[in-house]
Amino acid sequence: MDKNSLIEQSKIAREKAYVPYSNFQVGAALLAEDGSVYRGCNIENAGYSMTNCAERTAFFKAVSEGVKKFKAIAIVADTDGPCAPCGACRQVMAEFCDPTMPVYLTNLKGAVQETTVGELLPFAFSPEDLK
Ligand SMILES: O=c1ccn([C@H]2C[C@H](O)[C@@H](CO)O2)c(=O)[nH]1
Ligand SMILES: [Zn+2]
Repeated sequence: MDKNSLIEQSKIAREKAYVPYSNFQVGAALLAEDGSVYRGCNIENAGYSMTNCAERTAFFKAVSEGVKKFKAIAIVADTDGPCAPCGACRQVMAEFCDPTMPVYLTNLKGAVQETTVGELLPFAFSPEDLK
């Protein structure tokens, strides 16, 4: 799947966002090594801190199905600039992805900023540190 198709998948994911508190919809589309795509949206909760971000929803869906190797992720929200992932999502990306893996930060206006997992979380605490 190419970059633009993955970004389109993230927009489909965003439509499913459960956001009664923030009204801020986020979508993510995670491309696995086998070509499958895991879509994720943010899921809020009346206990605000229980909220799960779109990116982590996508990762947790994939990992819970036994899929742990990934090629790219696209993230979208209705932001002015490209939508950046929060720190918790960056840490989850660092757990499962090579630092060189592409991350497409996008918005509904068509902005696309291409970065990598390593650029988003330099000097990460990673599984290597526990060896
Ligand atoms: O990386 C992020 C950052 C925030 N959100 C969601 C969480 C919450 O529902 C809303 C406002 O923070 O945006 C995400 O989905 N991904
Ligand atoms: Zn997040």
